[in-house]
Amino acid sequence: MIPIKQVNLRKAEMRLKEPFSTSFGTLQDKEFFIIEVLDGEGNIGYGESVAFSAPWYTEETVKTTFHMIEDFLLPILKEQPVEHPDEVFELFRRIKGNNMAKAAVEGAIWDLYAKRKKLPLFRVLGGERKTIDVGISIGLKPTIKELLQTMEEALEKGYKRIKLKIKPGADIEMLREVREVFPDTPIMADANSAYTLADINHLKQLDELSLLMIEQPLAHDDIVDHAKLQKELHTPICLDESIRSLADAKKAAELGSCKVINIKIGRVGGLSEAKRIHDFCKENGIAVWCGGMLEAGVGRAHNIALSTLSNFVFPGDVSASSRYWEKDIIEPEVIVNDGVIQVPDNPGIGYEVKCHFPVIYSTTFGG
Ligand SMILES: O=C(O)CCC(=O)C1=CC=C[C@@H](O)[C@@H]1C(=O)O
Ligand SMILES: [Mg+2]
Repeated sequence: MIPIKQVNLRKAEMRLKEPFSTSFGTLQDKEFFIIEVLDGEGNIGYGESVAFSAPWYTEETVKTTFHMIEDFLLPILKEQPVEHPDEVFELFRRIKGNNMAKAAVEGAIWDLYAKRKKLPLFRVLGGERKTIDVGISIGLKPTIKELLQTMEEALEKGYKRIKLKIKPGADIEMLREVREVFPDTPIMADANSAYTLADINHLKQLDELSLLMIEQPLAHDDIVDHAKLQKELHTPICLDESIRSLADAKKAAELGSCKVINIKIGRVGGLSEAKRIHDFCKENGIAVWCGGMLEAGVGRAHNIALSTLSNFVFPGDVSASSRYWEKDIIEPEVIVNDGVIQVPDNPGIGYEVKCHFPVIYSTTFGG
């Protein structure tokens, strides 16, 4: 049994060094929770919630996360102790949706489990890599000049793949200009659901741009239209928002809706489901990579551990701490050298957490 004695929720607020703009808005101040799960023997497992303050990426928000964790998820865990973190996902199944809240709690339990075993989290997950290749996600910029300059800086820092945000009015022409300056750079585009099937002829122009893939061009909850689009496009489609579970991944594979899946731990309800999606994709010839939610150090550390699994074949959006924050909440911070992160070998997530944000909720477990 994993003997949980206490759970604390710390409310964090951190300002991104630069605003991050996508087809649905701009974010600079990030609110989130750090979940601490204590075993009473000096071990603390850490999780980070990734829902944003407003429901523009998925329907979850910082407030719904708190409500779910306090009123539903922790009471379930109190009722039913677990032997292994995989059981947490099954226990939470009776709560519909709310994957980001579930993932934050489950992630902390995975970390605690690994620390109690004195093993790095990536090993416990079955990861193999000692280093992971990383890419960078660049938000929409006011001018092409700023975009090109940001790309130049990213390439100088060694990032191995650049993801550019696009939206109607800032897409094909912009990408053409980018391609002229960077003809051979591995580039992909993310539309965050900004198009519909009516744009099919417009989207076909992507094929002349040699993109690695186009991420989530159509509706956030669609799998069927993406299959129609993929049949018309040579550029591989990568699904992000549409894949919230293994069941979704299976449907996408059956319909041919994508060739790549961006796995985000929060979007799919935790590490156990993320691993199942990874394993399914590996067996079915779908490549995966690890997406990001502008995480602070704890969430980033979880993403690094997940990225060590063998079918994470494209560099992920798991950039350096310093790309986002003046000061991260882990020590050492995540460092990228030549586009590579060294996976830490210490127990659990492998980084020291230095998080002094206030505890806004704490509960003890009996027994
Ligand atoms: O964490 C990162 O660096 C990736 C950021 C990123 O591209 C995204 C984060 C959150 C929502 C979206 O805008 C976007 C994505 O869709 O992947
Ligand atoms: Mg995306």
